[in-house]
Amino acid sequence: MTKIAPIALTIGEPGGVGPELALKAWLKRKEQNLAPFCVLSPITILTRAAEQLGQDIQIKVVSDISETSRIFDDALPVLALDAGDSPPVCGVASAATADIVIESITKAVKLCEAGNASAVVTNPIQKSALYAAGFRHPGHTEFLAELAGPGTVPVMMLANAKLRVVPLTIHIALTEVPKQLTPELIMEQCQITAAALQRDFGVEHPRLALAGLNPHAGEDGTMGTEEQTIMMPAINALRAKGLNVIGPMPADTMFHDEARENYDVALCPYHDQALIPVKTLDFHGGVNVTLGLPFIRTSPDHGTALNIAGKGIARPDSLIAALKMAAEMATKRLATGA
Ligand SMILES: NC(=O)C1=CN([C@@H]2O[C@H](COP(=O)(O)OP(=O)(O)OC[C@H]3O[C@@H](n4cnc5c(N)ncnc54)[C@H](O)[C@@H]3O)[C@@H](O)[C@H]2O)C=CC1
Ligand SMILES: NCC(=O)COP(=O)(O)O
Repeated sequence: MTKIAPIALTIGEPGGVGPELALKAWLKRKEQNLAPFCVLSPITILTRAAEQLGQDIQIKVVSDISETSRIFDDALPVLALDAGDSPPVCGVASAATADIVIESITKAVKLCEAGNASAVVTNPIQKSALYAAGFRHPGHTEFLAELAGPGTVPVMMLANAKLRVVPLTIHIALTEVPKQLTPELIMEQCQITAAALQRDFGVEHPRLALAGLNPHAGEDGTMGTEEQTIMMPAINALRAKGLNVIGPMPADTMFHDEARENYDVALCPYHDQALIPVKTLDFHGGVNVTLGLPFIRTSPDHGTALNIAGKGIARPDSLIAALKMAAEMATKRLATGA
């Protein structure tokens, strides 16, 4: 069987749990049967994290990501960055390391675009630290879409074994949500999601469930009218295109065990409506995957966890799930030519 190219793993916020998770995932490479990955980072960040973990971990700088597969069994491959070393303080996010964080992401994307990496897997970034350094994207999702080029519409999907969710709006204030929720936005996000479920997740006939914005999905317009004026027109237009969409559904009753059997993905008007159920059902098994990009990108569902960084107690499960999902997507695309 043809093997996929190595996965490019970004370092994320150096003061957060990313470096520790990269090491812990590599330590579990055999037990978890992980596809080879290479970390894009100054090596010192990883050697210091290994010292903190008290583990004798072989870390090897590679000059080209193609060396990854050859050494992965014996050492954690690291591709150095142009950004110089700027020692992070564990548990403290700093604008001083923003150049490392950003170069790690941009380099990973370039490797994918050149066909030298099969996927980008990102460690969590501390958004506020990057904003302080002048980064003007709300998060990875929007930044990756810009790197991918004009016309790219990214869709954030979080998935674990129990639930898939898409927040239709992402990192915006709640007051902005009704203003940004339009039939066009809903239709675009639903269509990209349905196509991705077919292409990458083996869901031949995706069933989409749209959560209402208001309590009780508006209770026939008595508790808000967006369901009638914005959501129903989008649903009708999507159905006319042949998509299987149900809703708008009262959001409080669509996530219990029996309700989740009725759909393959829930699309929700705002961030917390989507992310609370998925993180509550399985925090450590969750993966954040960006749909609609010309390359594969996954990430753990959690953040930088500054409160536990450097303590050796961060769980690598979600990063491992992200690495596995990326490898599965890449393998499927390679096999099917999709
Ligand atoms: N993909 C990304 O880059 C993401 C970045 N973030 C960023 O992370 C920062 C912190 O966000 P928070 O809301 O505090 O969420 P968080 O996920 O970093 O932490 C929430 C709680 O979960 C715990 N936790 C997180 N990951 C863990 C792990 N691997 N093992 C054990 N416990 C873990 C933390 O210790 C904390 O108690 C923010 O700047 C946020 O924007 C948040 C989500 C995703
Ligand atoms: N709450 C999800 C999150 O913050 C992930 O954002 P992104 O950095 O993957 O865009």
